[in-house]
Amino acid sequence: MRIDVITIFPEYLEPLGVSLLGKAQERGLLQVHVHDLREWTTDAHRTVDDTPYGGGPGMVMKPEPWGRALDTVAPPDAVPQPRLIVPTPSGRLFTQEVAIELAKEPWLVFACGRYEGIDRRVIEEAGTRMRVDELSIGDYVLAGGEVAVLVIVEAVGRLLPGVLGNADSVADDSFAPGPMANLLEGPVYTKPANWRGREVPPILLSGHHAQIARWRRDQALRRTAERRPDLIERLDPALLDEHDRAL
Ligand SMILES: Nc1ccc2ncsc2c1
Repeated sequence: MRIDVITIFPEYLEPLGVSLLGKAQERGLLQVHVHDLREWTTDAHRTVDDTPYGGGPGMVMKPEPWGRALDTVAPPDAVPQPRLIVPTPSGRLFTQEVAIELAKEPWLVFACGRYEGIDRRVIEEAGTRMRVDELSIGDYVLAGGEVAVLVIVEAVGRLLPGVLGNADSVADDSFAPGPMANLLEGPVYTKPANWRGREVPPILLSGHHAQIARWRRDQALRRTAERRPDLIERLDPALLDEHDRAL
């Protein structure tokens, strides 16, 4: 997968070169190219924003630099065209389902907005030649899209074949399809068996794998019911056995 990121803060994306994603790049599983939007400005001050038409607070990102940047990073004659991802609080919610969908794409371009956002005509014009998805990572205030790009690229990158050492890790994800689908992960333990007088639950030391799996599912169901009742509502009843329903 190729990923291009256009931003006025390229240094914000340096974590994409670290750890899991850094190793994936070294192994050729992922190519990440970060571009400074100011490269496509034409004035001495390298201006990327201006006051909003209609008045109001803050500044809006100018369309001209974005138009030139997208023409260079994603040339109109490129085949196939990339998917353009625009992180924004007014976007569709980014979920594991969306991550799985994006992980199937060969080429993603991310446009990081700042200030009050990007001139709407940039998204409309790009939409005439590539699929554009405006995605939100949640309902809270951020200063721009860069942090969201880090979240989205990590969630997508770890799903790429070969990136995670143990394929099971993806299968065991909280939100991966399967018996633990849409459940929060339960508590985890490692050595020592007794730490500051606190014992590991004996079932986990029993070697009874079926009972351990049952205990883990119970813990996941309980934690999900306590912390995310909205996810319980969305569970497919067909996936709940009578033991689950008795909890
Ligand atoms: N403030 C805010 C909240 C969510 C979000 N998602 C992508 S950019 C963004 C910005």
